[in-house]
Amino acid sequence: MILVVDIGNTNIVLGVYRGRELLHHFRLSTARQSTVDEYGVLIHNLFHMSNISFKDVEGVIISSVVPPLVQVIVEMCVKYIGKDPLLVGPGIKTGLNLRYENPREVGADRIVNAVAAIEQYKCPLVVVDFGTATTFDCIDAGANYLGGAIVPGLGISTEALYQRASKLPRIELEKPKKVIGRNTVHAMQAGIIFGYAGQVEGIVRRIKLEMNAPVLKVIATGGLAPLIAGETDCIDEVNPMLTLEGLRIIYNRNK
Ligand SMILES: Nc1ncnc2c1ncn2[C@@H]1O[C@H](COP(=O)(O)OP(=O)(O)O)[C@@H](O)[C@H]1O
Ligand SMILES: CC(C)(COP(=O)(O)O)[C@@H](O)C(=O)NCCC(=O)O
Ligand SMILES: [K+]
Repeated sequence: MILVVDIGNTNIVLGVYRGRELLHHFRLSTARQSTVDEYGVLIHNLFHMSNISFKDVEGVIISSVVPPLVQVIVEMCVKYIGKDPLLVGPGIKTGLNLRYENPREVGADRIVNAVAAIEQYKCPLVVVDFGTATTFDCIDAGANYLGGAIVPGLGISTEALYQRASKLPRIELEKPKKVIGRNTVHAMQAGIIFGYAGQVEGIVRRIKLEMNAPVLKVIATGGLAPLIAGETDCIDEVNPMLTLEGLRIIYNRNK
């Protein structure tokens, strides 16, 4: 078995693979102040509840976009699982040709998503990851990673309305029945959900023009992908496990 770990700004997602099969996956909140031992207990308990054991883990791979948590999770792996994890970053073989000005700057999660998408779908393609931030990653017909766009995530956007406008409440991220809201909550939900779908359509349209690729597969992932994919036909497929798959693939390329 291998353990794959994706440390995002909101959630840490863990996956346990046997070969190509994802046996279990777990989602923790990203708690920047939690300790090595706290994560050890949490993950140990999740394993125990799933009838799996740290002893069966032959290797661990981690991608992180939260630098202060990397060392904590690495030490947790060494102390409790007894394995030195691979870290997605400089020096690791991803097989991806990065056309970013400074390849070290690209978020590890974006690299991992691109690797998984290239393996599973036909290029050219775009990956949209609805996380804390929403990222668009463009891959051309030759499987080169071109870059993309970063926009505020759905959660951040919704939170900003609540934080900055006294009379706007905190709302559920839920699709309203109509775009013309007749109360504050429905008006906010309409703006956020339908506005976000429109934003995705607009960015994808511009990407297609700039890449000169009228036919381009668009894959969505991340916690909130299904919500937006239901509101636009510019997303061809939702693949919730894309990041975990990418980590499994990169692990195997570095064995
Ligand atoms: N399975 C899910 N169902 C509904 N919402 C989810 C799910 N997973 C994550 N979310 C929400 O999606 C948002 C982004 O989470 P996630 O995709 O894990 O972001 P990140 O990769 O930045 O940590 C968060 O608000 C989270 O609560
Ligand atoms: C854009 C991100 C914040 C997305 O992170 P997430 O929403 O998955 O937590 C992350 O990929 C990141 O910090 N990237 C570095 C900047 C870049 O990719 O150019
Ligand atoms: K992510």
